[in-house]
Amino acid sequence: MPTILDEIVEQTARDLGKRKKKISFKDFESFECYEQEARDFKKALSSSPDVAIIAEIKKASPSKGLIRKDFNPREIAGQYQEGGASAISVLTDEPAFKGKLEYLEEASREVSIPLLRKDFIIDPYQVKEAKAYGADAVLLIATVTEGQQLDELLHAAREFGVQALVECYSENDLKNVTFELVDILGVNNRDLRNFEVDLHRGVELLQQAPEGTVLVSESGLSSAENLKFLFDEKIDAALIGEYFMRQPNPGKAVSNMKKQLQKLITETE
Ligand SMILES: O=C(O)c1ccccc1NCC(=O)[C@H](O)[C@H](O)COP(=O)(O)O
Repeated sequence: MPTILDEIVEQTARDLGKRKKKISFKDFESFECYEQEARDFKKALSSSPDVAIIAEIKKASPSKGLIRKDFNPREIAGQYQEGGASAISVLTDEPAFKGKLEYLEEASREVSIPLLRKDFIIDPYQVKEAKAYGADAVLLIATVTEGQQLDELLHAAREFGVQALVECYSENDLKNVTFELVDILGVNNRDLRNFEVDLHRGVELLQQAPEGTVLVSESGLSSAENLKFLFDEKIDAALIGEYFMRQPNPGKAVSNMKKQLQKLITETE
């Protein structure tokens, strides 16, 4: 049975054809952000003394529908930076997440911390597009881009000057990753067949990566206790969307979570 991911990727492939007719591959080079020097996403994640937070700008999701009505991506990006997020993830997929590439561009003008384009990338066109709209990194999902296609996208990322966070869902995905080309690995804790979240399974998979890989736990995280668990398991970063987006001031929620994490770490030292 097809998963939600299969459906989203099919839709992405259909939309891509239309987008390519509107803006050519070459056209991206004239975008203002294209010339912008990339901010170092990997360094931002690996230099946090505890667990780096990648705070996500996420208006809606297939599992939860509309998450935030009062949605101003530029303001949220500013709040996230002020709250101490190490990086920001911006969902740009429109059909399933009500995202927009323009949200990425707006965030890029507002903040100095690195930005991740979170989308369903299957073609080098989308990697160059990400750069043109202000991304410093792109998410590449191993499940949807196995073997050679994933390597091709990783090479495209290098060519266009963006870093790549490779996301896996399973042990089988991990087997298909060429780790010589990958230095940031994410595992999505959400099972896409039933949307259930399992942090422990996610951490077990992350710990199979070669030493030196920057490790990111993604999805279903909502508390300082979750982050403390990641800290104890030597995970570098956490990608958090829904929890922050449901708070009145998402940036304050980041800062509170960081303070609570520090408290939990001090208590057990
Ligand atoms: O969020 C979903 O429902 C979803 C469904 C299918 C594919 C991807 C999905 N989410 C993308 C993400 O990976 C999350 O937005 C991200 O990891 C943050 O997760 P959360 O903190 O649970 O919002």
